[in-house]
Amino acid sequence: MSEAGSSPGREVWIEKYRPQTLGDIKGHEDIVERLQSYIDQQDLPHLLFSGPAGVGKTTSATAIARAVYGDDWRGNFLELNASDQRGIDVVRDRIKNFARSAFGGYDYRIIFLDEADSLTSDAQSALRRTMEQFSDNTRFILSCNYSSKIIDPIQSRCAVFRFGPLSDEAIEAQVRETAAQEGIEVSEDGVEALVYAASGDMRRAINSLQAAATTGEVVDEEAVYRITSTARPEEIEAMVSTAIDGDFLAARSTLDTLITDVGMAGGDIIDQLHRSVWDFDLTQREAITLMERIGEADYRITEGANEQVQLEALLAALALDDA
Ligand SMILES: Nc1ncnc2c1ncn2[C@@H]1O[C@H](COP(=O)(O)OP(=O)(O)OP(=O)(O)O)[C@@H](O)[C@H]1O
Repeated sequence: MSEAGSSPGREVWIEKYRPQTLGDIKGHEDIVERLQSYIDQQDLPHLLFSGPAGVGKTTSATAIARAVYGDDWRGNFLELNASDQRGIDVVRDRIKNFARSAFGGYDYRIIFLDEADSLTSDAQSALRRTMEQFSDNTRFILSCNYSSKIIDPIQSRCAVFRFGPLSDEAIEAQVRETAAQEGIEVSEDGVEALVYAASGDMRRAINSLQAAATTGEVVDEEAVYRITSTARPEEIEAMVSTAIDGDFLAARSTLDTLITDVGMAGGDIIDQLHRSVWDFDLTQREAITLMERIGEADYRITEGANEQVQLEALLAALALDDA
């Protein structure tokens, strides 16, 4: 076991190492700077954070609350999930109760509403009215994956921040920092694999590091690819090149291995293919054909088509194109 093994506690590292201040957040420099200036000027508007999972939206909201309220932040910050199965009315009741309750000397309290894009337009209209009703003493921070799913009247009342996937450098920095704090040894190829498998998602990077570290051995690329069920970029490239060379059966057999042995989901293979197209050693024409096929398969899989059939069809089309 690692040094951390002496007091493992089973604490989840994404919580243990969640940045507490805006300054500790990796990447998103321009966003952090703008948020910090709201705090410095003591002028926080309603905020809308949009972006993929695990990139720091919730973390930024809690860091703001810590900056505004110091040690009192928990009492002045309410975190709710809009997709609460008990319905939007329960969410609204909790907002109302919180917004009406006593303050302890602060001008406003902060309500963080996660997954705001899971609300129907009607529910969002109701939320907008609630926001207006309490805008004197409440600031809302809404978080969503797609800002386009948020109705205009809400968007126009918020300062909108788009959190993109984190850069490889940001992920790498956090992985190295966390490993050092836990006394975990990670090889260089292990760091590279963690960054690759995370694909911009810091939560995934840190969870993978923690999972790989439980073996007690050096975290290397082997361990990372196994634990994250990620194919090595070379395996994906080999599958594509054999298809383009016209050897459909060999390409299909690699695909089988990825699905059965590596345990990958079809959607993840599409994702990896998409990320790697321009890294492969392909002519421009081949890369474009591959992009087209990926687009088609992605669409069909999203619409509910069988993943393996779609991926095999993609490889078959590549093999035929070359024939
Ligand atoms: N930019 C970042 N810098 C450092 N750590 C980060 C960053 N973003 C995320 N993390 C780590 O990942 C964990 C999850 O991040 P967070 O809860 O902020 O994600 P999110 O963007 O709100 O995702 P979701 O939409 O799934 O709620 C954090 O607890 C933290 O450990």
